[in-house]
Amino acid sequence: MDLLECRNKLDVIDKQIVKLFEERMDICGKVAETKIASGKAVYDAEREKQKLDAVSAMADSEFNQVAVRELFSQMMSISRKYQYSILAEHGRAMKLGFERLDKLPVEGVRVVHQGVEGAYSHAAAIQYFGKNAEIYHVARFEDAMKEVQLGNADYAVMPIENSSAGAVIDMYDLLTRYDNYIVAETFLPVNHALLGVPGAKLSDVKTVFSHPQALMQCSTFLNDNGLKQISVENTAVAAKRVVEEGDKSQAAIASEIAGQMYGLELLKPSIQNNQGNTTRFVILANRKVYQKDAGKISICFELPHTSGSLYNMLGNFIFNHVNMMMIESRPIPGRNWEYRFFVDIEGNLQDAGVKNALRGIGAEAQNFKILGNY
Ligand SMILES: C=C(O[C@@H]1C=C(C(=O)O)C=C[C@H]1O)C(=O)O
Repeated sequence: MDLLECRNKLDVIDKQIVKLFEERMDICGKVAETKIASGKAVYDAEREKQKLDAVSAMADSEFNQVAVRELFSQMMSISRKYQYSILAEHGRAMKLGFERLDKLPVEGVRVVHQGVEGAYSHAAAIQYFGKNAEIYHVARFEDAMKEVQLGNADYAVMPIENSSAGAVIDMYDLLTRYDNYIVAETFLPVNHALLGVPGAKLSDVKTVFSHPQALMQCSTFLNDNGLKQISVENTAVAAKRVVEEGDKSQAAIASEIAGQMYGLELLKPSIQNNQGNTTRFVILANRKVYQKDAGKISICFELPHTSGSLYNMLGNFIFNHVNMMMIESRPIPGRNWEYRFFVDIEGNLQDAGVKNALRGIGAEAQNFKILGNY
């Protein structure tokens, strides 16, 4: 057989496959209708397992057994997505429990951040809520989460991602453990300065204090100058410590504003590796609300440790034309080598495609949570 002959034969076979595929999907539509009537869930893991075992056993070669398994697992995933869309058409869309607001209330609110006055979180809070908001601080990220959950603060302003150092991992874990939701975000340009005690010169400095993220973001400068690094809670604490100890060999990495607040000398401005360095802060509230023009959704979910599970889950976005913006994975505490995934997608909780994709993930993944739409 030459190439042309082979291709002609493939065309005939493919035509049959498409016809059979469409017949199969038609029946899946009928299955969805029975499920609407009976209230049975779309996803039936046991039935799918039996089906995969049965069809792969029908193939002869080992290669084809694996291939048929893959092919059918894809087909069943497509079938489920189709079924979810039929359920949605019949008004059986998943209840998300989020309230839509015209505008987030920002007048007369209480806002909490982690760290001390002059920390970048403080600057982000002022950037979003303005100088007149009632802004206060607590020692740890978790304390800020609690303040919001208990209603002592209306909002918390927390760093979640830096353009050069990546995710602020503590935040991801806290978002799953507390019933707080992301209602907005703000981007703060971060300029790190090296700050010393009055009268010190750059050549005097041997040890530098700062938050681990800031140290990481200035690694080139620190390594080039052979400086010893010590991690502290935040950049403002570093500035305070340098002032209090009054030792010329010690410096802090913090904002120039923190330097002015604590009376430190600017030894070198803008020492970060990346000059466009920016931190993304999220605004958290203890209510499931979103603004009507919100365009980004953050979710998290856990998956079984099986091949293709993430691929299948992300298929929910592909088939609903939802654009994925970010994915991050974090180990699940106490379950070695199993991961929780954090995904940001474009869209609003009102969009039909978004609702459909979230329904699929909600039904098929474990511990699914919508972290917010903002
Ligand atoms: C079609 C069904 O719904 C889902 C899709 C399946 C399929 O496409 O074969 C199998 C099981 C379910 O997860 C069904 O329940 O039979």
